[in-house]
Amino acid sequence: MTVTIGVLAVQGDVREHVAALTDLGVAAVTVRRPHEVDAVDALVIPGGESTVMDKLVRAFELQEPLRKRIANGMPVYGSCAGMIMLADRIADARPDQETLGGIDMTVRRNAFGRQVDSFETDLDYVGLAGTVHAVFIRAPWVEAVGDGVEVLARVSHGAAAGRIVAVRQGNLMATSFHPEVGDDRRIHAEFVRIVEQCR
Ligand SMILES: NC(=O)CC[C@H](N)C(=O)O
Repeated sequence: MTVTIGVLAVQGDVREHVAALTDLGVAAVTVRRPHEVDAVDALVIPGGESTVMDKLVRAFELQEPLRKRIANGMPVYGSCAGMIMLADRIADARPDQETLGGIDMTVRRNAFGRQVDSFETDLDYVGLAGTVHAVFIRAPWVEAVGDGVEVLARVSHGAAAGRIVAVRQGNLMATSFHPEVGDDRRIHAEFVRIVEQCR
């Protein structure tokens, strides 16, 4: 049986992730209502704006069901704002900003600064041969991780060299960058592998 992966569809670049998953032969569906949370094997949280996404997640009564499934081991991949949603801590959160949590890490929003709001760079990524061309759009970086978190990628050069931009903890995976942009599907494939392993 193929896996069904949901894409959280309250805000952000939902369509691109559905397309990336579909390219990999996965059944991809949007998740917008509480009952839809239970209908998927795994979830992708797209990029967008984490403060808005958090508000909508709470307004649509998705926070509790999502936290429950994360606690029960559902695989989740978060990109950019989705990474922020999976962080246990935000360094510079808005006063009322909450996350779903799950990954023992502290993220800093818009960390790369104004001059380089958006940039692209090639990264080494644990488990993948060659480099990954990574697109960053007002991206967070991971400022600190707990012992259970595996670092999958860091920026390799420039002012932000050494900054953590991809992590995994158990069934949760997060990247600061946007692999749904472009046609390299290896990052989504890595997530699908996690999903298949845990079935
Ligand atoms: N591309 C993105 O997802 C940007 C994230 C956004 N800066 C935030 O704080 O949520």
